[in-house]
Amino acid sequence: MATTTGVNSDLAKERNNSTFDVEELSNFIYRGPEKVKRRRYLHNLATKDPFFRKFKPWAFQTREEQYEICLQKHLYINKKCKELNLTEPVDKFFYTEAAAPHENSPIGLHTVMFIPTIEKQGTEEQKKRWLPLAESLKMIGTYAQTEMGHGTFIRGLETTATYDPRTREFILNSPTITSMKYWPGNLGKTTNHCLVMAQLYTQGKNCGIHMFMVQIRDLETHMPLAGIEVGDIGPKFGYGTNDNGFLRLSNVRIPRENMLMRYSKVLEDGTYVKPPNAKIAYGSMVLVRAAIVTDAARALAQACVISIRYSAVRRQTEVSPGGEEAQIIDYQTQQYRLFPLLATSYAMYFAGRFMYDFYLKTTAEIEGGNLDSMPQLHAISAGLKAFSSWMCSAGVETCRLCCGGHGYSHASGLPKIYIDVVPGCTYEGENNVMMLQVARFLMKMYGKLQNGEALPTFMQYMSTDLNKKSCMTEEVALNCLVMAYEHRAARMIRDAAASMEKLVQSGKSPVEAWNGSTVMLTWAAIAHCHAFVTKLFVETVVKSRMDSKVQSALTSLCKLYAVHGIVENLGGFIQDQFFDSKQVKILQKKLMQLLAEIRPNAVAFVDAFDYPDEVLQSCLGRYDGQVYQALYDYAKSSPMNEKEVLDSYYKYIKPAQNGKYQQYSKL
Ligand SMILES: CCCCCCCCCCCCCCCCCCCCCC(=O)SCCNC(=O)CCNC(=O)[C@H](O)C(C)(C)COP(=O)(O)OP(=O)(O)OC[C@H]1O[C@@H](n2cnc3c(N)ncnc32)[C@H](O)[C@@H]1OP(=O)(O)O
Ligand SMILES: Cc1cc2nc3c(=O)[nH]c(=O)nc-3n(C[C@H](O)[C@H](O)[C@H](O)COP(=O)(O)OP(=O)(O)OC[C@H]3O[C@@H](n4cnc5c(N)ncnc54)[C@H](O)[C@@H]3O)c2cc1C
Repeated sequence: MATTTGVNSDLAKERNNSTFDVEELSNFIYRGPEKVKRRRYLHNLATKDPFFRKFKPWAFQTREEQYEICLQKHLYINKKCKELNLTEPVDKFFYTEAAAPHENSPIGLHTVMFIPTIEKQGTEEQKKRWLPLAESLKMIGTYAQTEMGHGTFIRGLETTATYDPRTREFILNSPTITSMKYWPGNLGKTTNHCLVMAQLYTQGKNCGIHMFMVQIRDLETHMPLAGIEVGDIGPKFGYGTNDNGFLRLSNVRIPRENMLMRYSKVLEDGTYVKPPNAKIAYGSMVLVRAAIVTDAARALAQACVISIRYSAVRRQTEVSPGGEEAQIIDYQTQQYRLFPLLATSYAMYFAGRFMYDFYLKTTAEIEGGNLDSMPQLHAISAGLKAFSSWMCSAGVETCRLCCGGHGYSHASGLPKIYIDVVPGCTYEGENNVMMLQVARFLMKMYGKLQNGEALPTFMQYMSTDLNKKSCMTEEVALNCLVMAYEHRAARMIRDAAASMEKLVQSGKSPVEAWNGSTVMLTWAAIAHCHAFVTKLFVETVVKSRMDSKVQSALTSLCKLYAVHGIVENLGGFIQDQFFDSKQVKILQKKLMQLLAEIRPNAVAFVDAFDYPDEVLQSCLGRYDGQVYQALYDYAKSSPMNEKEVLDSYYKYIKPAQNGKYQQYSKL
């Protein structure tokens, strides 16, 4: 019988039975005790601030309220960050995730893309002119790239910016319906400026897509300016807090100085000066792709906290007649669905950590004028963005299903997490398209390999001998697991290249050969990302310094990640008899052993993520496990229960019971 106060006894037992100190693992995840302390401090600042608690819960808000409440919260966050002098992106991120969890900011694009684009693509003069205005919110902007007709193929954008040397202005136009900007976040009602991606025309020539600063609303009245038609695109699958917008431009004139000119330039007479690399203008997308990896990991981690704690508390079905009902976490099928996701959330966290460091290092090089690593940064960020958002979105949905009926309620907190994470598969580059960008890079690397040229370190596995068989023994060593992933990826890369070559030999053009091989290319790219993430996880647990008990537990989790990935994708690993049937049996058996090994530590693993209840906002994922009382309280708080008898009873049910349906015929 569950108690209704204190910590639920099952959950308390779980915490007593774990083999390691949770605090030690938190220290490892967040890079040291000082950082854990800082993160807790920032979470506390937000969760203890009465301002954030004065609003009704998100799930009970209308769309208009979601927008308005979220706007208030984020303007307050902005003010507090300044007051508290929180300048580091990571600090702001922790404060914000606790202040408005999974409620996407109506000024988010201003922070995540508008300001960084000015910083990275603007000249010194432009930065001086715009950044103080943007920092003080006099200028609120967004990143307006996607159009109704084109999101993926950005070279096909139709918005035009034509230079007029007589007035030294650009004239911006949306010449067709499909050319209107459509989807940019915060564009509909919030922003007064935007960075518009448009085809540049000067001296009669098209010079490709470039960024232009366009004021769209009056700074005093907030009314749209002449030549501007702008609005909200309406309700979506989620993102109700965001006014994703549309924008039509008709002969809007802006000064020459409003083109972002750090790299490309248009001189006063209209002469065009090329950038050192045409793709340098894609930099803001790379930044957000890099950030999405941690964002996706965080979503899955929170979903695991909720579903694993709940699985420890929830009891269902007597295992033997008349016996005690089992904790659902003890069902092997439940473990098989949840524990690999727990392992995935750790894998993605470490991938996100790597991505953050790699992004900072590479962009510093780019800023210093060395563009050599741009292709690698593009391939790694596109691949990890796609791989993490796919895995984590699907994982959150599985976590929800693992909570049974209660998972379907907003009380679980899981739907909110899902609708926040899943657009990450689409925005900032649709995932299949991103994987094909990775494949393009892999094919280039394959060409280099064929020519005997040197490969970047993370691609060196491609030179592996594909005739070699797996070294896997009963021990299931980590290095044999990594080798398996690298073998599969190397073979799939070779197979995709061979498919293209065959098509070319049969008379197809290189483009047709590419199009005829994109499924195989995507397989190769996914296998590459899977190998990359697995190796990173293995290296993290093997090479990092940490408490020995934590290391031992984390090694099991890492092994589970790798073994599960193989068992679930067996075809790709046995197609060339890399594993024989005996080895497959070893892996399947190991998988079951690992589930049992991780079982006593499952709750400790999720506790280590250290998310306060206020961040999880879940009746099922509460630290104290008092889920039933919380569900009851949640139900009682539903606005539907404010009146015992709703007006609709008198208006519709009662007349229907009396056989009076006239009101329907009046419609
Ligand atoms: C650091 C971490 C910090 C963490 C700390 C905490 C921070 C807190 C943060 C908080 C969390 C935030 C998360 C949630 C918020 C999100 C809000 C929602 C935002 C949503 C906003 C949007 O949604 S905004 C629109 C995005 N819209 C796209 O994303 C279009 C996709 N479409 C393309 O991106 C191009 O269309 C596509 C396909 C490349 C083809 O481009 P294309 O046609 O021009 O090029 P081709 O394919 O012909 O390729 C020709 C050669 O260019 C090379 N190349 C291409 N791109 C390159 C590149 N970027 N860099 C280098 N090289 C590149 C390629 O590799 C080829 O190289 P090569 O020739 O050598 O093979
Ligand atoms: C919540 C949200 C917020 C957004 N915020 C912004 C924003 O702030 N600013 C902004 O500019 N944009 C924004 N976007 C737009 C977003 O960036 C685009 O929707 C995204 O880049 C995908 O482009 P698309 O919609 O044109 O998809 P499409 O390209 O039309 O995709 C449809 C299908 O076609 C396939 N496909 C397309 N091209 C290829 C190809 N070459 N090869 C193989 N398959 C292909 C895709 O894989 C997909 O399955 C946002 C979108 C969402 C959902």
